[in-house]
Amino acid sequence: MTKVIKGGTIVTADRSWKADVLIEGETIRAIGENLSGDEVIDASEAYVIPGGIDPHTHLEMPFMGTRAAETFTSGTFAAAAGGTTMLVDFVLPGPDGSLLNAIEDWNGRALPQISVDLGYHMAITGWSEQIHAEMPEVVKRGVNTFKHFMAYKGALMVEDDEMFASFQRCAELGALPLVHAENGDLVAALQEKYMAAGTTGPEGHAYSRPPEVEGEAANRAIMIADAAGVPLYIVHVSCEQAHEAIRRARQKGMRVYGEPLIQHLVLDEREYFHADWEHAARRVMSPPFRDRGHQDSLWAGLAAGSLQVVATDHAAFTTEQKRMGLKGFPSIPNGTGGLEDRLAVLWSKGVESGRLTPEEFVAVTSTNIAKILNVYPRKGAIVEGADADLVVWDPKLSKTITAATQKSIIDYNVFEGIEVSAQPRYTLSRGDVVWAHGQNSQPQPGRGRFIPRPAFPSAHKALSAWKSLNSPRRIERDPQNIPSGV
Ligand SMILES: NC(=O)NCCC(=O)O
Ligand SMILES: [Zn+2]
Repeated sequence: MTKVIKGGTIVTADRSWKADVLIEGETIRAIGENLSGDEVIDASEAYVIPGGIDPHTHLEMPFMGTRAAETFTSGTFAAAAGGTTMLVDFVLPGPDGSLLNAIEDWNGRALPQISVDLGYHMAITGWSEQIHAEMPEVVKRGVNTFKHFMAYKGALMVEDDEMFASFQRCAELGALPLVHAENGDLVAALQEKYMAAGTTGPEGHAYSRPPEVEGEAANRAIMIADAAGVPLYIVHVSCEQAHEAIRRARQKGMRVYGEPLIQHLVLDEREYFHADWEHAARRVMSPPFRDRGHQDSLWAGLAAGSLQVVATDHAAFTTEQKRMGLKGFPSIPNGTGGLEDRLAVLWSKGVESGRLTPEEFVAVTSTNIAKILNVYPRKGAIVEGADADLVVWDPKLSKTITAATQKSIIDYNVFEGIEVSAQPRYTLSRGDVVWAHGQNSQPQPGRGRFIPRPAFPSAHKALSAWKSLNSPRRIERDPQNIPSGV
């Protein structure tokens, strides 16, 4: 059984051209003119792009005394509706501290539910012999990324020595450390200060997490990664201070990557000062939304290449769950949604406005992260032999974003009312149509697959070679040149 996507303009990270795409089973078989197949998918007056990869989701995450309400079923269907064909979810170890048991837990819940493909990042929330011993097996199972929370003191936060130990282990294993860069000690102190002063509403969330706490942590993580000799990926970069640290590191040849979120690119801190408590609380996430100057910095970073990926950090809690923080902002579950809207909002606010080219749009929504996570060109590419994860992207299919019609099961949408000019006409995951606009598509639980990612991406290999050439050497001294008497 073959399918041919006909009449579209293919857009990849490096060029755009008119061609058809022939799919056989799950794979792209040919790219060229006048191709034919058993079934035709119409791409006339549309673009054909690689399926989006969202490398930052927290579906069903247990967090802050509750569990994120977006399920793997609803989340992956929302992803398909928005043109995302792979997501990478964060696995959190449970009370027994075992990384391997945590993977089993995630497999048991996620795999029967997913409509599109899935990868995992593993969270390192402390340091022990057991974690050290289990990390190689985690990597063997296709999880080549380890996330470190520098915030959430008393819960997920790791100390510098723990982070250094884990980064060194990542260097040995060919894995990539990720960090949530916010100084958790400062956040805790500022939360206490604002609560004591009577600032208990969601605006206190923004006050207690200023850009300085993010900039400090980003700089610290970069230096720790450099000392450990490992590349570093900084999730949800929201401000100029963190971006500046990344730019500076990259300028020095360090392998550091930065990921802004679509929310930080388009929503600003005024959301936290909204008169309606629920409106403001629904937008509480960490880091918080920033002002226009920070947004401009993030957009510039995407165009300049100092920031490489746009993600969502989809951690969606219902309004009812947000009400856990009515008495004080520190108890509002942190997280927002975006999985369904990432591509459409980025296209409308980025490409339509001239901030990004269509090719840059593809780079930051799929290709760059596929390379960073070592799953390219199976994912993030339109080449023969790649998985047929493809989106027929219709630049004339406009809509107004609203919770009333979304596939996400959350009762609101932080992008409510935003007009988008483009959407998927079709989304294909490994050759299957998982979303067809206006055709009553349904979730297909269990058809998605776990995608293992091998260790030692090429940037890691290069850095290892460089570090071993320049590593400290022991100096053999003539005993006569060593003073005696100590
Ligand atoms: N970002 C956020 O507020 N919630 C999800 C957990 C995290 O990534 O920090
Ligand atoms: Zn985070």
